[in-house]
Amino acid sequence: MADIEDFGNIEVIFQDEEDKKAPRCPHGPTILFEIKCKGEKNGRRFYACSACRDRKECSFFQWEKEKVSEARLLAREQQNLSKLPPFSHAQYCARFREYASLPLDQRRFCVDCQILLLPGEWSSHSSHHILSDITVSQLRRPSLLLCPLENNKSNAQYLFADRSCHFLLDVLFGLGFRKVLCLGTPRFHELIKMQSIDNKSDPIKSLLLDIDFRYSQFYGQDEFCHYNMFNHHFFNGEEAAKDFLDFLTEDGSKVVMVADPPFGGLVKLLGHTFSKISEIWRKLQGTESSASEMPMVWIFPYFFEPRILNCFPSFTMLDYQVDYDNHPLYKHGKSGRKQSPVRLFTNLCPKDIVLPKEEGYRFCSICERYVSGENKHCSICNACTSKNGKEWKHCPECGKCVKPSWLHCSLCGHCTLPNHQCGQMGCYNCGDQGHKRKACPSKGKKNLQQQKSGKGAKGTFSLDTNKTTGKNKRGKNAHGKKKMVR
Ligand SMILES: C[S@@+](CC[C@H](N)C(=O)[O-])C[C@H]1O[C@@H](n2cnc3c(N)ncnc32)[C@H](O)[C@@H]1O
Ligand SMILES: [Zn+2]
Ligand SMILES: [Zn+2]
Ligand SMILES: [Zn+2]
Ligand SMILES: [Zn+2]
Ligand SMILES: [Zn+2]
Ligand SMILES: [Zn+2]
Repeated sequence: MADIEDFGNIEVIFQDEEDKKAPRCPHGPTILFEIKCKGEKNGRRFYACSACRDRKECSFFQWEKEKVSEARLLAREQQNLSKLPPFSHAQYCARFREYASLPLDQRRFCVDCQILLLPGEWSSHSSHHILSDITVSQLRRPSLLLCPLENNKSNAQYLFADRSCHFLLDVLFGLGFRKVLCLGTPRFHELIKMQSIDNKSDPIKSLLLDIDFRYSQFYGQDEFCHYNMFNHHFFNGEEAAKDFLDFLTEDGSKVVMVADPPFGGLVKLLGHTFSKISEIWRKLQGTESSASEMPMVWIFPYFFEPRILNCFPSFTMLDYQVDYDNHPLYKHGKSGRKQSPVRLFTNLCPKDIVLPKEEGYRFCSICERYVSGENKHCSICNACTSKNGKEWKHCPECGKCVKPSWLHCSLCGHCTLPNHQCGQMGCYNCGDQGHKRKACPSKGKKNLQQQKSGKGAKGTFSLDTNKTTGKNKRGKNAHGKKKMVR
């Protein structure tokens, strides 16, 4: 049975075995989407890229039943090949060995091309910006050498601040994990590897899975796989998939998965991948193990809580605020830390994850978890209810705790911002005040017309369909926050 997620206008269709037969874009098998049109029982289905939310980055589009000519298939194949990294991972490893054996004054890095240069290549980069005398410690910290791909909407490479990176490592080490599967966490992977050099007697192993192939230059095939987390695709095929399985099985030590995906990515696709990994892990445990889910930490903004819990009911959202170095909104500033909306979602036992007292977190013995200092326990809800770290207040009419700045509006029938246009919020989709988006008669129609006119899938509509980040007419997301993309 197909599993369908409703994103408003567009839904994702999972078909499992059939998914393997989906046409491929440069980012691996594409995803089947369905667009619904009013009055039609069945929507129209099409394939589009799993990884790129911006059609400019990957313009793949094909109707489900569309006949594709041999010539177009060939052109597509060539296009996919042309997007492959310039070297294979094995070649990158051989280059690295040669590079590391060079004397310091011959170790150069091309900033423009983001590549470690061998002496024979210097002349072709002579007009480029070059860094020289690359030290061993620089080679151990590729996340500092490479420039983060933060402007690229699909990569959204925001790197952990040291504070958050060390906190995470200390917690997981303390809980006895000696293997970490790092999904989209290059800086965390790097920290684990560095600490293992310092702590040879009790090291932690780490395998990084990330779409940023530049990391192949620095890590062996047992340390890094070029990977797409939206469709669980290994770019290096069977060989890399085997390295991943070997990592999960080797030496029998406790493994945890830590994922920090770009948060414009579709939650349902990520949940599907993480479940798949967990299932692979479970099967590898053998029959003796009663554990049913792999230990996981999914790092994502708090306002995705309902959808993450929908994918993983066993997860808890922790109050810990994750900071990033290169994100202007979420890092420690001169004037103190701006509150980061990014949290840890995990199936680890919340009471075991001790949040730092010096940052104001405290233990709530009723909820049996650490919470932020201002998150007060509400005796009516019987929980520490704040999501954003500020003190929330209980509204008897709504029967739940709400943000302190909200007021109960009897006309709207719930708590909301005091300066909202009462009763005039109308429909997200068309602005009409007579109905809400769910009942919108033009839901889906606009997009389909755009596609028919040839603008649709290639340019106009976006698969940036996480409702909470989707911009509405007021330039705000569904939570009244300014849209945040990372
Ligand atoms: C928000 S950053 C997280 C980095 C992490 N905070 C760290 O410091 O290690 C997102 C990461 O996911 C990677 N990424 C983006 N899209 C991906 C995809 N489709 N598959 C796998 N990794 C992806 C990016 O290259 C980036 O490293
Ligand atoms: Zn693609
Ligand atoms: Zn260059
Ligand atoms: Zn509590
Ligand atoms: Zn309450
Ligand atoms: Zn209320
Ligand atoms: Zn109102």
